[in-house]
Amino acid sequence: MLASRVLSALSGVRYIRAVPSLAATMSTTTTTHELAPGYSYDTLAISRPSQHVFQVNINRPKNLNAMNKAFWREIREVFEQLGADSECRAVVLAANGRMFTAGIDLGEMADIGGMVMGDDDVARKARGVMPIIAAYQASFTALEKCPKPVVAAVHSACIGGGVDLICAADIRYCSDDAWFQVKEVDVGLAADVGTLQRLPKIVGNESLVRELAFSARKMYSSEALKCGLVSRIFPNYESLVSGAVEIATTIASKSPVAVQTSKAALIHARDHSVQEGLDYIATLNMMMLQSEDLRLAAMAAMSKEKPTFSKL
Ligand SMILES: CCC/C=C/C=C/C(=O)SCCNC(=O)CCNC(=O)[C@H](O)C(C)(C)COP(=O)(O)OP(=O)(O)OC[C@H]1O[C@@H](n2cnc3c(N)ncnc32)[C@H](O)[C@@H]1OP(=O)(O)O
Repeated sequence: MLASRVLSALSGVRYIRAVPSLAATMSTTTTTHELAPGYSYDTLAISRPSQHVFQVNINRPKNLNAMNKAFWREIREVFEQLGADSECRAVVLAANGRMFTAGIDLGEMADIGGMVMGDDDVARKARGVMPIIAAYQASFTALEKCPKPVVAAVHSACIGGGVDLICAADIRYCSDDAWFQVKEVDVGLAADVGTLQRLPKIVGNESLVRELAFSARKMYSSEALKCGLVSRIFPNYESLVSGAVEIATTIASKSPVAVQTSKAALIHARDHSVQEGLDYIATLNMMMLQSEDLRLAAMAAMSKEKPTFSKL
């Protein structure tokens, strides 16, 4: 069925689905919390599972959360919105339906093909494609640019663009049934929205990354834990999401100044030398050490009371 849809998309012929499959309409996992007011998206469901914690669920369960154009736009918008929302201190990224995501929406791949059709000069067509790729990249870099830590909670399949997406998160958890696939070579692409750039730094094993990227073989949860792609495995979806919300809630209880400065310093350190990283954090802390959070956290530690931090 998927193959006919892709073929029809690439050939421009409209594909009509004859019989709805039970599997495609089944939704085994859904958001259980009330939707967050002010966060209205077509492909994402946003809720607030605990104080200062927001949960972003990819919400195209009938299409196995395949990433369509609206998704690429909205995932960037929501992380920009959350980054600017002082009520938010940590984010859980999960998904509704039976899989985390089946990757890019193959029905819309024709649009990408369409960009390079025509008789125009190759350099001129290429110039037109560049900002489009940059926009796709910006969609996931938005997770990294969001100052609030992002905890990805992956269940079942995380394919292609899904791996790109979670590589931009700060913390990755998965359920026992999770599997990961750098599948781009199977659709004739070199992954260009973050996997090839971030995954080697996450797992610290170039040989493994090349094996995954060149072969598109599946990597199951136990191997993902062993290589460091995820830091915890949970027995099922419910325990996964509650584990992710629990760590996000702990993070949200800390000084937002300290947490957000730590995120900025860690991302900077990944991309720079140790000395450049030390210089960067010294410059940041010239300001941040003057924050009231330092005094509040120190007093709370002394008195063994829970500190309350103001909005950031
Ligand atoms: C510049 C661009 C940057 C981004 C690049 C990103 C690249 C990538 O993501 S590459 C990877 C692309 N994804 C795939 O190749 C996966 C394709 N899907 C599958 O292999 C299977 O569907 C899967 C193993 C995930 C699940 O198989 P299962 O038998 O359990 O379900 P299906 O009956 O196949 O699917 C159920 C319905 O979901 C639709 N669907 C699945 N994947 C996609 C997709 N990627 N795009 C669009 N739609 C998808 C599928 O057509 C079924 O729908 P329906 O026919 O209406 O029931």
